[in-house]
Amino acid sequence: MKESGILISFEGPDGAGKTSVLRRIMQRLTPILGDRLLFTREPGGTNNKTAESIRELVLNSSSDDMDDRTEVLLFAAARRQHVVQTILPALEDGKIVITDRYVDSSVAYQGGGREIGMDTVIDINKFAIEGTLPDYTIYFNVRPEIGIQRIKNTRMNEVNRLDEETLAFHQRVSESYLIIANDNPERFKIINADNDIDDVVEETWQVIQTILQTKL
Ligand SMILES: Nc1ncnc2c1ncn2[C@@H]1O[C@H](COP(=O)(O)OP(=O)(O)O)[C@@H](O)[C@H]1O
Ligand SMILES: Cc1cn([C@H]2C[C@H](O)[C@@H](COP(=O)(O)OP(=O)(O)O)O2)c(=O)[nH]c1=O
Repeated sequence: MKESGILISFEGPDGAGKTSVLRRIMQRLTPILGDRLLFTREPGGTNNKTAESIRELVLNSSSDDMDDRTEVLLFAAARRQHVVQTILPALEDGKIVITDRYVDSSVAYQGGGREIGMDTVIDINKFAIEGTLPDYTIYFNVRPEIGIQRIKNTRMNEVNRLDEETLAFHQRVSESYLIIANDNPERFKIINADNDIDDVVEETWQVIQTILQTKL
């Protein structure tokens, strides 16, 4: 059961710029919202030892023997822990919770990217989240080849197991996200993430302001 807060997820393919933009959005939101704001991320989560341990396991390049279905279950397990320990208590407290990735990541990456099937992954995640869906999802729409190039150019020291996948994998991820967005037009707000980072920040800020004006 979700109480009086607002849950906003940020989603997108690798290299879309989510994390960089979120950092700048948080700098603007923190002085306005103070303690009402909780920032968290997946896999893992703020103040969440168990979910962070699963993160380490599932993203580590040395987990190269991991079965695809094990991967689905681990992301869902981390999410379960994140929902009960971090997200729900904050929402019950009336907080604005912003999470860098949530359930749509599994549907796009494992359902589409790994070709397990989007519906199968949705069903598994229903067990984990028990109805806690985001109120809004801000989707960073980047062409996969641009996202991958950005990571190659600037982030080679932080590449994770999923960044290492092929362009075809990332194309399936991106196509799957667009299917989810199309199925959830009220929830999804789409940002053009091919643009220069300053423009992406401004577009995101406009969307966030509109959400907060409607909801607060
Ligand atoms: N709009 C942009 N244009 C060019 N480079 C960008 C842009 N947004 C982010 N980057 C760079 O691309 C890399 C990946 O960005 P990051 O924010 O980590 O993406 P994500 O969290 O979506 O995977 C970083 O090195 C970042 O500086
Ligand atoms: C939450 C989640 C993430 N992922 C992937 C997406 C990313 O490649 C990786 C998260 O790594 P992270 O380093 O947090 O990357 P990013 O800045 O792109 O969010 O895990 C899934 O495949 N399924 C999931 O359910």
